[in-house]
Amino acid sequence: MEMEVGGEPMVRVQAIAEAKLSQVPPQYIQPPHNRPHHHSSTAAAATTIPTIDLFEFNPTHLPSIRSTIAQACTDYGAFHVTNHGVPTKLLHQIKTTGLTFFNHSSINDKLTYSCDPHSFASQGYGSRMLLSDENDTVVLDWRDYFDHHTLPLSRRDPSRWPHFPENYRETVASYSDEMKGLAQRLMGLISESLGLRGSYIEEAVGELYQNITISYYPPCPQPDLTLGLQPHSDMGAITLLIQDDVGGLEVLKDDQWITVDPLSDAILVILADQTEIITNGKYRSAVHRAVTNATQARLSVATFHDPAKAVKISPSSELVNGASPRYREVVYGDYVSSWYTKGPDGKRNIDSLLLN
Ligand SMILES: O=C(O)CCC(=O)C(=O)O
Ligand SMILES: [Fe+2]
Repeated sequence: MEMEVGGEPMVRVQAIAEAKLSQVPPQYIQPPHNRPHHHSSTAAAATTIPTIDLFEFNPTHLPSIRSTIAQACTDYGAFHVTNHGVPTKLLHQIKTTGLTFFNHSSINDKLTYSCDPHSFASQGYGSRMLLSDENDTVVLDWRDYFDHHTLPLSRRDPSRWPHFPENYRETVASYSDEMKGLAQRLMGLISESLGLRGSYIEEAVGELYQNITISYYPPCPQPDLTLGLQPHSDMGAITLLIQDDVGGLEVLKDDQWITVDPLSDAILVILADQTEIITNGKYRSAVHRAVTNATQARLSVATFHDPAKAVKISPSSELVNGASPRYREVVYGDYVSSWYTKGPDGKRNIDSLLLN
C-alpha cells in the first residue's frame, strides 16, 4: 500500500508483510556487516543484561541500588528495573492499546495519522527514521511506528493521536506521566551513583522533552537479511523501554550482541548519548538494535527523555576534575539534526564529539 505524500510514496512495512512476498524489497536488505548473523558479531548466549530491584525506592535499599546501578551503567549502559513503582496494569494497557491500533485499524485509517515524511522526529504514524540522502541509498528498517510528542505539556496534542481504541489517548497520557516520574528518579540515582548531587543530570538536561514511540515490527520473510531497527544509541538522555514477549532487542557489549530477553513487568533503562557526554564518558550510551523474525509481529514502547533543542550539553566539571574533557560541548538541536541526516551507524554521532 502506498500513499503519495508531497510526491513521495510512503510505504508501510505492515502492508509489505501482508502482501506475503517471499523476498523483501531491496531497500530493506542490510549490508553484510549489519546482518544479524554476520561473523564480526556473534550472539552471546551466556550473557544477559543486569536486572536491578528498585524496592519501590525504599530508602534502606538505596545505597546498594546506587552501587548496582553504577556497575550496570559501567558495564552495559542498559539494565532492567523491577519494583519500579509503575503500575503493571498500565504497562499491559499501553502495549494492548498500541497493538490494537496496529492490528485492528486498516492501513488507510492509520495513514490519516501519518507523520510528515519531510521532517525528522515528527509526530504520528511512520516507517522511515532517517531523511533520504541524495541518491536515497538509505537502508530501511523493517518497522512501522507511532511517535507521540508528550512533554512538555505545551507539545502534547492528543487530538493527533489515534482515536481507536477508545482509551488510547488516556493511556498514552498516563503512561507519559509515569515514565517522567521514573526517569527523574533514575536520573537522580544515576547522578548519585557517580558521586554527584542527585539533581545533577536533570539540571544539566533541563526541562524534559519526552517522546513515546510505539514500534511495530511485522513478521519478515527474510530475517537474516534485515533489521527491525539498525544499530544505534539513543540521542537524548535516558530511554525507558518495554517490549512484548516476542523478543528481538539486542544490546552490544564488547562487540557482541546480547539478546535482551523480555522480562515480564520489568522496564529496560537505556543510557543515551547526552548522559555519556554529561558523565564525560564514565557511563556510555548503549548501542542496540532490533532483529526481525519470520512468524510473529513484535511491539515495543520506547519513552525518550531529551533536553530542549537550545540546551548546551557538556561534560560535568566535577567528573572532568581538572583533566581535559573527553567531549566537546554540543547544542542539543544540532546533535539531533546531524543524527537524522547522517544516520546513527552505531555511535558515529557521539564519537564525532570526542576530543583528541
Ligand atoms: O523495539 C525495540 O526494542 C527498540 C526500539 C528502539 O531502540 C528505539 O525506538 O530507539
Ligand atoms: Fe533506541
